[in-house]
This record gives sequence, structure tokens and C-alpha cells, in this order.
Amino acid sequence: MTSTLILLRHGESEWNAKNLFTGWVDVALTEKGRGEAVRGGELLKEAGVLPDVVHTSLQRRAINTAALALDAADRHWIPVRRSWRLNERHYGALQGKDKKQTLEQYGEEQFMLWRRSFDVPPPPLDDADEFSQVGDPRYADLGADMPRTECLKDVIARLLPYWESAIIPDLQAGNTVLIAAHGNSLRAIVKHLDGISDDDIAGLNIPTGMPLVYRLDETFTPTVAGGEYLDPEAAAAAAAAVANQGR
Ligand SMILES: O=C(O)[C@H](O)COP(=O)(O)O
Repeated sequence: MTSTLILLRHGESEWNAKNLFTGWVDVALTEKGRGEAVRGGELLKEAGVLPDVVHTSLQRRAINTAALALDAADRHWIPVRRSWRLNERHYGALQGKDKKQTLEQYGEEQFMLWRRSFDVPPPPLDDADEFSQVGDPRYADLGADMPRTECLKDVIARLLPYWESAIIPDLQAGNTVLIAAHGNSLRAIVKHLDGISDDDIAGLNIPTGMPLVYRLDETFTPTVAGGEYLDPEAAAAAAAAVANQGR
């Protein structure tokens, strides 16, 4: 039996538009981002890939993208589950910083280490920083799990328990599963699914608002490596733009 998984990065956010590192800061979608989410849902409807259940992070850009896409696909009524484990990578002390200025200040090598290396996190964010999530009620139960910074390796470590305990059972039950999440939490899932090496994952960028569809076999291995974007040309152009952020 094969199952279907749809990965959808949120549409353009206000801080994507301003080119700021965002991470766990809970910014809204722009008008363009809302349009991308609706278009994502239309693509799902046109392709007949209809989610039975949706999983999102606790961040409004993913929550609202899911709602807009599902409404456009006439699937606004499906069950929804949310977890902090699908949140964007916590960007540490870079949260709120301008990507271009960071590149200019620290240079290409350090910028890329922080942004795309597998296991080098940015410096931690101070709890007193205006962009800290310490004290945010939605994370009150996290205790020692509350990150102050994360690299992709950390994201995989906190995401996999949710993958195993919540997403795999939905796939096993024969559901078409939509995950509406973030650039780096989705990179973590793609790395896991496709068995991408720690080095090669640096070159993978996920565009905003473009549904990426995986058909998975009974061992949850993709039948087509890398999955399939429903609008491959637009996705390739948008992924290249993500890769070039800061330049
Ligand atoms: O958190 C952010 O800034 C973005 O959502 C992802 O940014 P990145 O592509 O620079 O990792």
C-alpha cells in the first residue's frame, strides 16, 4: 500500500519580505503569502490530491497557510493537529537580524555555516531579547525542551518523535496527510525521507507556498526520490530565490 504526504511551506511572511531571520518569531503572512497559500490549495484541488488530515506548527504563518490552502481545496473541514515540533528552526541570536547585513558583517562562510550547515547552531538568543519566546504561553509545557537556538540536527531530533508518533500513524491509516510547516522543519523531513547526507542537505531549499507531494511505500520510503512539486517550474525558480537570500 502506498500513502500520500504533502509538504507545504507557509506563504511569504512579513519577515520573508523584509529579509529578516525569523525562526520562532510568530510573524504574519503578507498579502502575497496569502495568495501563495490559496494557489497551493488550488493546485491540490486541480491535481486531485486531497488531504484527509493536516498537521501544522504552532506558528501563525503555517496555521494560516494551511487554512487558506484547505479552504481553496474545499478541505477546510478536515481534522487538524498542531505541534511545536513542526515549528521553524529556532534561529537563536539571529532572530530579527537582516540576512544581507549578517552576510556582510560575518562573511560568506560563517553566514552559510549558520544558515545551512547540519550541526552548527547560531549563538543562543538571550531570554531577555525582544525576540525571545521564553514566557510565551503556547510553549509553557516545554521546560528543558525550549530551544534558545537550533541547527538542522537539533530540528531533526525534536521533530522525529512527532513524525513517528503522530504522522506515521495517520499515513498507516491510509490518510493523505498535509504538513504545513517551515523552510527548515520541512528540510528536516525531506532529509529523513530521502536519506540525504549531512553535507548534501545544505543545497536543498524549500520554496514558499508550493505543494511537494510524496508517494510513500509501506516502509515510508518515497517511490520517487525528492517527491514531486505540483508546479515544478515555479518551485525551482522560488527555491533558487530562497538559496540567494542575503545576496
Ligand atoms: O526563519 C527564517 O528566517 C526562514 O523562515 C528560513 O530562513 P532560511 O532559509 O534563511 O533558513
